Amino acid sequence: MSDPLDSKAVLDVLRPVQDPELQKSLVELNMIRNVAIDGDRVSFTLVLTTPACPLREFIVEDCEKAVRTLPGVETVNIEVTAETPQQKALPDRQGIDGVKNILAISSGKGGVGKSTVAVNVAVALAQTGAKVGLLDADIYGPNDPAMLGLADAEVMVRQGQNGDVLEPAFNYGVKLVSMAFLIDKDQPVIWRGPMLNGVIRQFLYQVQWGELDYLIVDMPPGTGDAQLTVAQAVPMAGVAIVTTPQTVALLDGRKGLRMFQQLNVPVLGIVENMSYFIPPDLPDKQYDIFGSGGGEKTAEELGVSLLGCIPLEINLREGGDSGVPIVIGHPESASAKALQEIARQIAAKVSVAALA
Ligand SMILES: Nc1ncnc2c1ncn2[C@@H]1O[C@H](COP(=O)(O)OP(=O)(O)OP(=O)(O)O)[C@@H](O)[C@H]1O
Repeated sequence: MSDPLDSKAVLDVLRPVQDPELQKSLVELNMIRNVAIDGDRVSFTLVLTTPACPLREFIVEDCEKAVRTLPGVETVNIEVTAETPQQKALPDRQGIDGVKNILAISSGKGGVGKSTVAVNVAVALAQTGAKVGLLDADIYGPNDPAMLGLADAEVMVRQGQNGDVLEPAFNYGVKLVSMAFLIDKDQPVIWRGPMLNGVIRQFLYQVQWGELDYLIVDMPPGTGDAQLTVAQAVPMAGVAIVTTPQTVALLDGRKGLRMFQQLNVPVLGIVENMSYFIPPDLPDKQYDIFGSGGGEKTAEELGVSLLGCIPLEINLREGGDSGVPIVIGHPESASAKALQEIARQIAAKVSVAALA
């Protein structure tokens, strides 16, 4: 005997259908809504982020094919609509007490300078007088502590009103939590067996963040579970996507951007890193090592802002290695100025969005 035709059966059969670009389930991405059954007729709404989605026809076809595998289905009616992130409701998301704005810095691909941007933007915001926290969500390759001069920091777990809470480390005006503080150490049970999802939720909710204007989440590269966990747990003020001018990094960045749009997180814009190289001994020269204008072109194509372009600079890498962020160590350098301007743009966009 076959299962009854109900909306659960329809969602179950649609669950393996993926967004071809994000390679994530349409059901998981909340793109399938209003499933209705009327006799042998199944109808539902497919919600896209943009009506001009280039993959629209493929997605519709895949959905129809999947639903037709259910016994008893004669007609499949799919209404395709588009919804901007602002229009979407924010169900089930729980803010963090005392934290005003939660932002993410993400990238489609590893090694494009995402942590460098996250750390320097955090410090630059703190330099303007804001209260700032940084959550290193790169659970398996955490390097924010080293970049923030906190490689040897010890963090404390305290008894809070609602269970144990972690006290963040602090440097250059920024509070930091990272898995780097907790691995290879004898920690209480709550931090053991770190399922990624659970650890990230603990980093959000079981940390004594106190009053913060900005909590910046440094995501691991890619479009994985950490992004899903954070975006589905807390209401986010926005995300900045870091890319380099190379085509592959740009393509991957584009994928990351779409994922956040789909998850209802406003995309604040793109940061292009390693945009050009100025030789220290020839400061009037500029070399576009990885090509030029990629970030600008992608931002334009996708209808998002270019938040800034950061040059390739030896001081920037050295600052990361030595734990003195360039906005502290060499505030006059071209890359520090670019990072300060990016921080300013991010703050401006967040306050404009908050007024909307
Ligand atoms: N504009 C730049 N100029 C010089 N060096 C840079 C620049 N941006 C990043 N780097 C260096 O490149 C390396 C990778 O940067 P970073 O760790 O920030 O990248 P990531 O995208 O966070 O990497 P991961 O994928 O490991 O998370 C670091 O050594 C960093 O100091």
